Amino acid sequence: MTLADPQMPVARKGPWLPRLIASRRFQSWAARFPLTRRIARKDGEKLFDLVSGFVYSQVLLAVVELRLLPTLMAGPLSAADLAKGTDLTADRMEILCDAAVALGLMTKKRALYRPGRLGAAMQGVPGLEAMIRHHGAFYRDLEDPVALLAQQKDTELAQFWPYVFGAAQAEDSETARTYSDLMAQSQVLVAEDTLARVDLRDARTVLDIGGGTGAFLRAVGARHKKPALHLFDLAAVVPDATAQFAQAGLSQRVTITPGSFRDNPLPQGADAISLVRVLYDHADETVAALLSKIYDTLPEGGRLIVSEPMAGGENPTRSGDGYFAFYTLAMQTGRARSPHKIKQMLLAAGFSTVTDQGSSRAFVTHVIEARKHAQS
Ligand SMILES: C[S@@+](CC[C@H](N)C(=O)[O-])C[C@H]1O[C@@H](n2cnc3c(N)ncnc32)[C@H](O)[C@@H]1O
Repeated sequence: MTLADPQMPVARKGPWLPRLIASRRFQSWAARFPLTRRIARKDGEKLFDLVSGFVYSQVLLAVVELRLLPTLMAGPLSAADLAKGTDLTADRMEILCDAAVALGLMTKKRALYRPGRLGAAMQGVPGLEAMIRHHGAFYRDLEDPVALLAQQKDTELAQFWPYVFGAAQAEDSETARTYSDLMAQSQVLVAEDTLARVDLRDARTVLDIGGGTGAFLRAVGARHKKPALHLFDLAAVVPDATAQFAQAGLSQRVTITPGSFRDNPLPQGADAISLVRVLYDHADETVAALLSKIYDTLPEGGRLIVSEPMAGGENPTRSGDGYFAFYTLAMQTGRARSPHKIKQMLLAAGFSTVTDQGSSRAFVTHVIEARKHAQS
């Protein structure tokens, strides 16, 4: 059924403010009236950004694919210089670079381009370029957003993240490596923001479930001397984790257990367990089962840290609801959940104290800590 469908209920009379704003006459008046002129212009610009956002993203992709920003970090260049060694004419390169200037990725002075503030910042964000590149699959999945919402299409992202359908799908270690690399690069920021909000210095053993190649545990190890580190992830992922712990000189402190939290028992003995960007990959039933398995595994007083980008619930957010909710939709099994929803699930699993530790950058992660206390 579409909005124009005759089966839709007869139009109701909506609230007065949206009806007023939607009226052409009001819009012309608001664009001229001194007190509303600025708001009207800003809203017009915001609307245009929504309409054209997909083009901006593709400009960004072209800039990344042609490696223009790293090239410009070494010094200013003209469009003709940047075009050398690419398939683009100087003219076409100028079109791309001017768009990049308009988007804040570059600056332009006397026909020479330099990295802009955003372009320079991008160079220091681990994993950002890899993330932009892998968006090709997501972009194609979003081509028909209504079909995606109606779950009427197979998605490419589901193929990109094979483990979401179970451990058996992730047996190929080459595939596992592709997604683990992408995760590991971006996990540096997630670990930084998570450890800014929870204090693990007194933990005896931190067990990271679905810990990938171990970037979070390495960050814990680098920050705190005391805790022993334990990583649990699918068998296809752990060979890379072993190598990376060895490289970081942490082999002595880490135990790595291959396995699936769906089918295998969880390793015992940890007083702190972390789930970093794990829950949003999975359906509610899988998450509920995992949380109660973790509850049973923890000793009295033990704690669970959940860290991942979250939806806004009553107050939807651009990153949580505008991006991650659709990303997980395209993965076909998970969903972005609000802190409130996760809290409810933790309470249902038996945890007695659940604390929302908040977020430094909502698009990076949001942290919730839950404690298992003795039953009274
Ligand atoms: C989105 S990645 C997050 C990895 C890492 N925690 C991070 O933030 O970079 C999800 C991880 O969960 C692991 N995973 C998925 N299903 C699993 C299962 N059934 N048992 C154990 N690990 C699983 C994946 O192999 C992957 O490493």
